[in-house]
Amino acid sequence: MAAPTTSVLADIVAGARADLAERERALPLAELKAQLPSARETIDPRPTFRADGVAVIAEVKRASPSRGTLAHIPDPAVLAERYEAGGAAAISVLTEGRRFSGSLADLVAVRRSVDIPVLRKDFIVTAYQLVEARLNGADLALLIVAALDDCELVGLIERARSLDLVPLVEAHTADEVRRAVDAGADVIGINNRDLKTLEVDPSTFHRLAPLIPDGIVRIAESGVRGPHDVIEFARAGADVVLVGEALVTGEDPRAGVADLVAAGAHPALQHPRNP
Ligand SMILES: O=C(O)c1ccccc1NCC(=O)[C@H](O)[C@H](O)COP(=O)(O)O
Repeated sequence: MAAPTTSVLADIVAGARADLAERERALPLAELKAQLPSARETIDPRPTFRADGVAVIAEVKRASPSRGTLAHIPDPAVLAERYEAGGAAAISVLTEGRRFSGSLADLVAVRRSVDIPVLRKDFIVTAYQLVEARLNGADLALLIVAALDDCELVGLIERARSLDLVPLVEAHTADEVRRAVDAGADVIGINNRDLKTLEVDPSTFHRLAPLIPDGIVRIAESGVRGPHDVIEFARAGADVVLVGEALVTGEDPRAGVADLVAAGAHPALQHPRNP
């Protein structure tokens, strides 16, 4: 049984499950799996995430429950190319349709346009969605601890890896960080946004990052508005920042990413793990 969820997250997960049921009716899991390629074709983002400096994951985000419509993105491939030109380490693509106006078609378009890893950012609660992620070009898949019980979390981490996907396991509380670590995650995102209330509090990352053992990639998600935030998250131990709204609403996505990458690469920023 799934862990109890409330409010916004519960609504989004319920919507995702309804859409999923429709897709599964049209194409059952066994038939979807039959389309999987035999050879490994994904790109492992972890070496880049662990390299010096703070890596930037730039997000294709059209809309959100907290902000409504954010940006008109006629061609996500063009946006992703600009992010890559600015130095992004990976692209996050929101594929949820009801609240974020995303789609698997966006994922496919982005995959075709860039050579860097691509994250399927969605509300993944079944293996079916992981197979879809793999088939549509993702290298990473988001797993939100608050939407899963321990058994589901461990099972989906294992299933993701068996599909050559890197699971990005997202937490928002100390208990969720502990559950992510116990489940064997090696890439953990701390979302500064509470998915039950939608409030963003950057101190969340500062508070929870020390609970993530060394060797696990630490990603600060949500609430990065500019270079200053990258520096603050780097000082708190971030290897990576994941940025959506500030980039899609900014004037120039390439320059926006480049400014964040430059802030994260500043020589004065010594990583607390490698002083
Ligand atoms: O963005 C939302 O309003 C939201 C609401 C409910 C669940 C998830 C939500 N966003 C997904 C994300 O985590 C962000 O898109 C991502 O971290 C980037 O955040 P930001 O840079 O603040 O746009």
